[in-house]
Amino acid sequence: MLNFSDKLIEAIKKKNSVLIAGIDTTVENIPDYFIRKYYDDEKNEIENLKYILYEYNRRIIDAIEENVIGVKFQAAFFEQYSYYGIEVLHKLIQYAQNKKLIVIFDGKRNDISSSAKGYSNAYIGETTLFDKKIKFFDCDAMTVNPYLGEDGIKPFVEDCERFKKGLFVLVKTSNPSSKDFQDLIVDSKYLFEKVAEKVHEWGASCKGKHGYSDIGAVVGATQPQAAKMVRSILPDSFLLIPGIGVQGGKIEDLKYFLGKNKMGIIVNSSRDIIYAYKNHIHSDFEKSSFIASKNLKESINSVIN
Ligand SMILES: O=C(O)c1cc(=O)[nH]c(=O)n1[C@@H]1O[C@H](COP(=O)(O)O)[C@@H](O)[C@H]1O
Repeated sequence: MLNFSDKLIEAIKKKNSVLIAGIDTTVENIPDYFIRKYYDDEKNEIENLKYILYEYNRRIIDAIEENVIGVKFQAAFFEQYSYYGIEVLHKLIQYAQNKKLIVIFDGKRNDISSSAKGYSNAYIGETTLFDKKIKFFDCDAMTVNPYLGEDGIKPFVEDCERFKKGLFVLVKTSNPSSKDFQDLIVDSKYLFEKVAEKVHEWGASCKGKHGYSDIGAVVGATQPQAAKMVRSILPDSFLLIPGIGVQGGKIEDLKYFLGKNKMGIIVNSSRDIIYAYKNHIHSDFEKSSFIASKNLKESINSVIN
């Protein structure tokens, strides 16, 4: 079985893309005509929610699959619909896996080690149930928050080693308030540099055949200066880069995020892809998302290749 980093590299080569689509859909942003067409008065609200949320995202995945290497599911957008949303998330994860897309669960999870182990079991590892071991979500990778320190991260790293999965540790996030804690100076370094040093340490034992580690970092596209510093600490870890487009990150700056052999980045875009219909690219939402993802893929390639 391939290491996560090798799986990423092979997908990038095959599709000539580093783009990940963020599936961050809320029902109120689904086009009216789609809701009108599929809303069934014979069913209750919850049955309509489950059908419409699944069907919209499924069609987006179909429309964009040739332009992206994978999808990132942001847990919040599903959790807001309680366990009905989680059921849809589970079905969509399986749908994307069947299409051989790389699936990233973005829940930014963490806790003390015993609780962190539960999160890891659920999303990248396996859960013991009576005398069986079950891989419930079985995603390729997940995002984690490093705030609790090493013992809260180790359960995830161990599952990455065991099941050839990947991790993206928040190092320098895309939001304006990332400076509040991440830019604090500790021992004459930024705190985010200290976290990057830890990511380097945690990732040393899980490297693939291309020399990249399976333990990566999240660095926002809005943070090109930080990216240069992170790269000097983490030359061979994948960076998951959110924040292009709506949040102000510039595609031209992605060159500062590249690692060893001009590789090692995956770039997420959510709203610009899933709600591309709002930009009137095409009257059809699927075609709009296809065109938006194709254009994004090509613009990113023109900067990094
Ligand atoms: O871990 C993330 O994915 C993440 C980290 C970060 O620093 N900034 C950030 O925007 N994200 C996520 O990336 C996505 C960005 O969405 P768009 O701004 O719509 O492309 C959302 O799912 C965010 O939760």
